[in-house]
Amino acid sequence: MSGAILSVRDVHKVYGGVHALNGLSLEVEAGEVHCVVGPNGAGKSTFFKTLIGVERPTSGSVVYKGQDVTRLPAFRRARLGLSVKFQNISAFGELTALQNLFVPLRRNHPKAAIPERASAVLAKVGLAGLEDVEVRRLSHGQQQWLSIGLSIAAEPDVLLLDEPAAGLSADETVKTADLIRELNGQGMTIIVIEHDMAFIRSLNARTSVLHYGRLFAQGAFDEIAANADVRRIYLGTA
Ligand SMILES: Nc1ncnc2c1ncn2[C@@H]1O[C@H](COP(=O)(O)OP(=O)(O)OP(=O)(O)O)[C@@H](O)[C@H]1O
Repeated sequence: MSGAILSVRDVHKVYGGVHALNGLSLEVEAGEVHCVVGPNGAGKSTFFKTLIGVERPTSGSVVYKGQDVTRLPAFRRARLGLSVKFQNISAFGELTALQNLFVPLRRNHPKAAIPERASAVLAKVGLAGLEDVEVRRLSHGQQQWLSIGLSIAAEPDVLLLDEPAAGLSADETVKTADLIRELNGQGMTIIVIEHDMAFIRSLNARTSVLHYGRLFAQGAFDEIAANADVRRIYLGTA
């Protein structure tokens, strides 16, 4: 029908009396970087949780690679190639960068092959040569990239990034945008949920704006940035 790898269809999520998602329909195309923005309370986190399976919609469906995964728990979706990098660092601080990668690599690789594979993943996220450094000694940016490395170790088809630029320096932010473009260039579909508009601008990708739990606008970043209605909701007058 379309090139969508992941879609939500008429999803509602009600918490008590709050409609966090209110009929959200959104499609992510295979091979794209897709940014999701919106004012506070727009439903971005709820959308994210619904995609990965830590929240079930009150109604509506989530379809991944043509399969209805609405009722599938998060770990089953992960096995189908849907990976997530949360905002918080997911690595063990007392272990080295390489040791951390044993956890996600163990499932699909024999033990003897893991060190080489782990080094390759570290190189991919810009951490070559830091294999034996304890994670707590890495910079905040390096820890974030290691978290991305942990999320891509199993070579997912879709990577969801929750505020990947949070707390990063300007230089680290640029490197993170480069990393996202590089991973996408290798064929990974990447969904970015982010507050930092400068970062979204630098990604220059298709962007969806959520507002009151619905899709409010969608288009190239420049179109979104120039959209008067989008500007209005960010100023809180719509
Ligand atoms: N577990 C919950 N219980 C009750 N209400 C919730 C819960 N999670 C979210 N909400 C409400 O649902 C709405 C959407 O929240 P959500 O966190 O998805 O928005 P958001 O766009 O991620 O916001 P922010 O940018 O502030 O993180 C908000 O009104 C929020 O208060």
